[in-house]
Amino acid sequence: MDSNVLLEVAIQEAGYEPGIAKLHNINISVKRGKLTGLLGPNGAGKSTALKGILGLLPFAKMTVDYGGASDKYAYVPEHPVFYETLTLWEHLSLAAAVYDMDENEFEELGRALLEKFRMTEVRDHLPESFSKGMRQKMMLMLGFLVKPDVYIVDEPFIGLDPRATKDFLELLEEERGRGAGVLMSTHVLDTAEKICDDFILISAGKVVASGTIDDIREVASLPEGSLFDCFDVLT
Ligand SMILES: Nc1ncnc2c1ncn2[C@@H]1O[C@H](COP(=O)(O)OP(=O)(O)OP(=O)(O)O)[C@@H](O)[C@H]1O
Repeated sequence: MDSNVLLEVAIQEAGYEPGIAKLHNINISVKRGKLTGLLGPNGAGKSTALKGILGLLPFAKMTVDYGGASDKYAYVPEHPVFYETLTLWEHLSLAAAVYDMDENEFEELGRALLEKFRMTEVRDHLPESFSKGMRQKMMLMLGFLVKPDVYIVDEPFIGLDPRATKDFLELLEEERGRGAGVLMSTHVLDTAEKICDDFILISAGKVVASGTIDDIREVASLPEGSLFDCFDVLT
């Protein structure tokens, strides 16, 4: 495998029950420093594909190869998951412990992330008391804390205010500068068009177009079209 490819996924068939495939023949690759956008309408199979990559599907005929990367990846789920009895800081601490981070490095990075996402004041609060956006920020902070080679992010934008979106995009840009690759599913097509290097457009569990924006435009027969226009034609 090309050493610039950090994640190579080939899904033949996958789903929630044996024999009932929700995904068919989907290939995904994430390159060093690049962002691959996984796009598609509601129910297309984006979250299912990400769950497959994480090994969370009961039925999956697929291969996942972290070839050029160490096995360090971070998954940011669409719906925040947290421990009711742990504060924000304790969640960060737990992640640091799981990833065997150096204590000083954790303190420094943890504090910087709290500041970046404007969450310093609530660091000792329980996430139960957080708004939807604050919970989403906590999930993003947990991802960024461990500095993985590959980020797998499921619809990060819903719930984030414009400032938090900007902070998130800045951090993502820094991480890509460090060489991390990102696979991100989203519906926010104008942002996706600006930030993604490669796109995989799926509908009803199948790929309808993939490649660069120009590849997508070609398949949609819209040489000047926006991603939104192409999405509209193809799905
Ligand atoms: N836990 C589940 N058990 C059984 N079927 C499921 C489950 N989760 C999703 N599905 C089905 O799998 C298909 C793909 O759903 P998925 O959640 O992957 O779509 P998505 O592209 O992420 O949609 P959205 O944009 O709405 O989040 C749908 O037909 C959905 O009904």
